[in-house]
Amino acid sequence: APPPNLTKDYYQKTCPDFNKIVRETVTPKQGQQPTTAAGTLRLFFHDCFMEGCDASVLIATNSFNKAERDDDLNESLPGDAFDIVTRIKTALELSCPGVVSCADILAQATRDLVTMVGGPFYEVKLGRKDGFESKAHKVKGNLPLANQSVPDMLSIFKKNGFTLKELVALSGGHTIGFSHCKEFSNRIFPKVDPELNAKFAGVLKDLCKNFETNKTMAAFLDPVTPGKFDNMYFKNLKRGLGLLASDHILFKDPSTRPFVELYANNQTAFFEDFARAMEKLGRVGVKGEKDGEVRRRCDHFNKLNV
Ligand code: HEM
Ligand SMILES: [Ca+2]
Ligand SMILES: [Ca+2]
Repeated sequence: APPPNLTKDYYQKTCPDFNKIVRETVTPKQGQQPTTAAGTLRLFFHDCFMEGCDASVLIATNSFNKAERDDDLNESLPGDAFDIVTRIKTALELSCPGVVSCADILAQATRDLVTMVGGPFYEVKLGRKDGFESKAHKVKGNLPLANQSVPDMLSIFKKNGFTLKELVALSGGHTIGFSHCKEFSNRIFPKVDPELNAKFAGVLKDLCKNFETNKTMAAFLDPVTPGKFDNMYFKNLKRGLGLLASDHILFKDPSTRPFVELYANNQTAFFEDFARAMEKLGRVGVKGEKDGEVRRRCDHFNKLNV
């Protein structure tokens, strides 16, 4: 089916309080659980790169289907991110039942949360429908990994219509949130990567010393301003404070370094490019009436697919 035309006012008549309900649900949640913003941004990214922005990542596994969210690559998506979507859906179902898709909820909540923690405001166009498929075995190869080269990551971004510059801008999402030790343990054990800032490496070695038994240990992706959406992530990369190998490599690789320099020196340029790239991310693979539905519950298809 051809992609639907998304519009800013899609719910103006059918759910006039949509914007308000999302905002008023997200605000207290982020206040109580400050990790919600980062978790939700990552959830949205993983949704859009798998079958498009269609809420496929929200589907729960059942006896007949192992869903995307239970693939290894998604296992670290935090409960708070799923929870915010559920809360918004519950509030919307009271006010305008059966109208707003889970895919639109995730897109709008992500924007509100990014803006709330200091990031740029951008317009979210609406009218996505929720997809009919969510398969764990399809995740591999569609999401980037922390140990990949720039060309490998680029091939995944290219499949979704993004340029190298947009890959760098979107990686700026790592200005907030956490990573578990196993994602960067090979940079500190058995030997410290000499390109990692030595003081930072010391902190990480201590934090992660028992990571194989204590799998919950996690470090801030941006150790300087972890809760604030800003361009510190890019400044960090120049100082050996990039946590993941995939972060550090953006500074090391001559093809991406100029973009890192640009964003490190100019937050306005970063915000502008990040905002445009997020609008574009929200259009990846969107579904319309023909190939999607408005789910009653975000974690279940309306019809059991057996
Ligand atoms: C460029 C390739 C990328 C790679 C290799 C990558 C990899 C990762 C890894 C390994 C983590 C840590 C997960 C954990 O241990 O819990 C992470 C976290 C995160 N990623 Fe990415 N990522 C990439 C791009 C992106 C993009 C494009 C966005 C969004 C625009 C994004 C947003 C986030 C956020 C916000 C977190 C923190 C999540 C939290 O605190 O719960 N990442 N990423
Ligand atoms: Ca999806
Ligand atoms: Ca930051």
